Amino acid sequence: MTPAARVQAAIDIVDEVIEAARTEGAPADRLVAAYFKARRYAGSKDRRAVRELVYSSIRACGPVPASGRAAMLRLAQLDEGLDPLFDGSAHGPQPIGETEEAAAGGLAPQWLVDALEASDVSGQDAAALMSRAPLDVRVNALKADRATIELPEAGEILAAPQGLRFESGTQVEQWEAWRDGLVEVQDHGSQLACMAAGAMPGETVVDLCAGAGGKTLSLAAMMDNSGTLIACDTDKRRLGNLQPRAEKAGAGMIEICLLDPGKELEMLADWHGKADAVLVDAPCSGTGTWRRKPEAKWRLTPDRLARFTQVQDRLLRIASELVRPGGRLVFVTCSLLDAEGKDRVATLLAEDQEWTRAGPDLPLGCVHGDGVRLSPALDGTDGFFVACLKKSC
Ligand SMILES: C[S@@+](CC[C@H](N)C(=O)[O-])C[C@H]1O[C@@H](n2cnc3c(N)ncnc32)[C@H](O)[C@@H]1O
Repeated sequence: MTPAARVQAAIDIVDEVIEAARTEGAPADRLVAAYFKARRYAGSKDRRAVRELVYSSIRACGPVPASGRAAMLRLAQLDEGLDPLFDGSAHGPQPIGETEEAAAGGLAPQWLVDALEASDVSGQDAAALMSRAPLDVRVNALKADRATIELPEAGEILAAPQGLRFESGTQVEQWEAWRDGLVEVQDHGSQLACMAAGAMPGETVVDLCAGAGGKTLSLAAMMDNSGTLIACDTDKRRLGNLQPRAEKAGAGMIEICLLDPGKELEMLADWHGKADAVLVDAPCSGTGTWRRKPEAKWRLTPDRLARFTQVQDRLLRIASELVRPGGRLVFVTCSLLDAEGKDRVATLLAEDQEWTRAGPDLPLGCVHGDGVRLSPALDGTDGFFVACLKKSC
């Protein structure tokens, strides 16, 4: 592909990203992958360059742009090298019209910038949301140890007990250690959020929103594969990825439970009042993950945000039924919006007197409301809100 053709390819993909944001379609990484699956002629350098243009143009725009071309014109305002590539050459973008307008810059749509600011995220803290995330891994303590594992590259030692950091783009999936389940890719913030659960061998722990099991595998390692660990989710496809991952990680203790939405408590009747800890890694807007998924800022609307907060309240109520007297409820969202963090916990504490705040005591993060906030700017992690509550005996 010529450099100009790469720009046009990125424009076409950003058009799809914009449409997917409107219709709750596929995320940008899947759209990029699908684009190249249909164009086998593109080499690895083309793919890398186009991907870079797609993500840089998304990061460069605040509100949803009118088109992929408007987004690329915004990027061209910041990157002088792009302008001459609008040259009308074969497969390249048409020359820039005299009155043609670039999309607006900024962090995100204004309502979201305001909501972040009201949640104490502005200036450098907000700008860091559009930076690039490094690649963090967790050494799987069921099979290896950070102190002795041999990897193709030496990583930076992180505060989480088995965490290592590598440069963004490190091809971890090509390492033998990854193929053999000795390391898992997991953001440092996510590793720290698991620490908050304080899961110990022999305990009964419910991971209520396990998804594909990123945190479940962490919990199994903390529990040294002993005790009871129930991984639940309502999404069959995500949960379907957990079994092979657990096998690879040597985490034989995990019991998988596909829940029917609306019937969660009924289906978990055996565990009412029995769990030592319940982790609620709740569905959320993902504002804390914009470093990896910058297009998420275009997918969120006030309505969608309100729906997330309702689900979060519901999941907290389900979890509170499962925890035994004296047990722990850990609430996690990868969001920096108070509506999806401290406000949810404040609501539970106000409505239900049997809960009190109990930490979490993490090596990073700042106290925020009745929990801890991890932030890209201060902690170099994805943005998280993590709260740990204790049920009265
Ligand atoms: C933030 S993701 C979980 C990520 C996962 N814990 C990890 O570490 O990879 C939230 C999950 O909640 C699930 N979910 C949504 N509604 C649910 C419900 N009512 N009960 C259980 N899980 C639910 C979603 O399907 C999604 O997989």
